[in-house]
Amino acid sequence: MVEFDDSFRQHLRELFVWRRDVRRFRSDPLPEGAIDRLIETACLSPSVGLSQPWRFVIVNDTATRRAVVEDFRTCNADALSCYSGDRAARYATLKLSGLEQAPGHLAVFADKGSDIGHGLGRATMPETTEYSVVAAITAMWLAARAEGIGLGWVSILNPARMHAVLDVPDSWKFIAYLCIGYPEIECDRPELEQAKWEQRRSADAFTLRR
Ligand SMILES: Cc1cc2c(cc1C)N(C[C@H](O)[C@H](O)[C@H](O)COP(=O)(O)O)c1[nH]c(=O)[nH]c(=O)c1N2
Repeated sequence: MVEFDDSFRQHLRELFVWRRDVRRFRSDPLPEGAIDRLIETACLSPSVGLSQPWRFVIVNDTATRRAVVEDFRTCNADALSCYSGDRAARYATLKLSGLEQAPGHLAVFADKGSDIGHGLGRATMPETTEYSVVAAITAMWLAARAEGIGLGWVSILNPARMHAVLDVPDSWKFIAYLCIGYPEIECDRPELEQAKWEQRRSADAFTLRR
């Protein structure tokens, strides 16, 4: 049996505190096999009915990456136009992806058409397929930080465009585009908090007791 002691728990807590969404990457390449290793860890995650619906696309092709950057620019400009006044001015200053610097690009999809798991747990909540993929991304996020590697989730993208650009099966639903690389800085506070976009609230703010 494996036991985890207090010292491990303390370190684990530090891992949660120091995990960040990273948008500013150093140019150093990732070690050989780093992304494959992160994917292997992600595959240990829980999934509804053991359906393992996560699908990963490692994006190395320059033209494909360029198409993703272009789509981000379009979607980010659209997003900016939805704000006005001070909020728009503040949005315009935010750095919301490290697509152009990150040495690693990884797209993540949920396979809605797979029979793996035989539908267990999904009859009343088909969205548990997507939830399972998000659980895997979270595991990868933490595993990356444990290796000193930063991960940034980019959702300011058009899912249909991602589908076309990455040429994946119709049954795959776009979940995330991840930038992976060594962070320029380490911080224990979210960048959006530092930029005064939003602040973290205590757990009490989100907890009901019945
Ligand atoms: C589903 C989803 C989607 C996105 C994000 C996260 C998640 C969970 N985040 C990162 C997000 O802004 C960040 O997690 C919070 O600001 C909290 O910061 P830390 O992750 O604690 O550093 C994010 N960040 C960003 O700069 N561009 C983006 O498109 C997105 N999209």
